[in-house]
Amino acid sequence: MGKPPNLFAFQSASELAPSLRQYILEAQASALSRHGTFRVALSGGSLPKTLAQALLKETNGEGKVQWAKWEIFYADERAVPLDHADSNHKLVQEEILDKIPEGAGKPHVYPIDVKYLDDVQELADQYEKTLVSIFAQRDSVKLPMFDLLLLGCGPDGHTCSLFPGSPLLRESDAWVLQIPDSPKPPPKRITLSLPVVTHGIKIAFVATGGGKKDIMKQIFDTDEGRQLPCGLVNATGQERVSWFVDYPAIEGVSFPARRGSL
Ligand SMILES: O=C1O[C@H](COP(=O)(O)O)[C@@H](O)[C@H](O)[C@H]1O
Repeated sequence: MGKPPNLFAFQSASELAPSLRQYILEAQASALSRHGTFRVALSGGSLPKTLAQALLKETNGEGKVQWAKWEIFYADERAVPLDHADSNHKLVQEEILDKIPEGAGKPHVYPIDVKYLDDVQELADQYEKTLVSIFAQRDSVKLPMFDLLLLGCGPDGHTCSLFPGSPLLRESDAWVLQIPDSPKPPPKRITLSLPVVTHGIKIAFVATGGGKKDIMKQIFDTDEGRQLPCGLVNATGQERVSWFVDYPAIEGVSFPARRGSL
């Protein structure tokens, strides 16, 4: 077992944003020096709003978001049209993509192919093919390696659309999985598999608000919580995993947090 995940805590979501920005810019610089693009997987839920605060506010002196070099994928997506209220892509589009300043460059975004909405397995397979076309030269890699995954943590400990107790958590081969019956609506979804998530170079969770404190305590302080999807990412991603949280989200958590800094 390597080092535990990093838990960075801040007074509020807006105080968290500059440190999250710095962390993302460091991941961006390292990816660009390795292969000239920055391959990022994004979650939906509450994450895009906090991410917008980190990415869209220019601060002095610590580098720029090089949007034109970003390749954005979805860590999970709901099987709905891209303009549907439940679509993670729509959320990211409205919170972030539509607000990128003119002249700052546009990322290459990979949404789901809505031709396959009626067949969720096919939707997952097609998204996996998209990943293969980007990450795997001639099928030569076992798993895609995202430069950064930016993830949420649900109040039940789910991340992406990997829910507690799901047999999908045991998947070891497929990169993208279908969920026909998600416990959280909407029921039909696709998600990156756990091995893909934990293979990422860097993995960052963002969890804010008092509504997350019970699950944070479980994930960080209990053996049962370490078996929840977020706990499993912590265990296998080890020191590559960082959490950006606000104080209300870790109220009562014993696991040591670094407060107010990266
Ligand atoms: O359903 C989902 O929920 C999780 C967690 O959302 P949050 O609102 O509690 O932050 C999210 O990360 C995932 O992308 C989404 O599909």
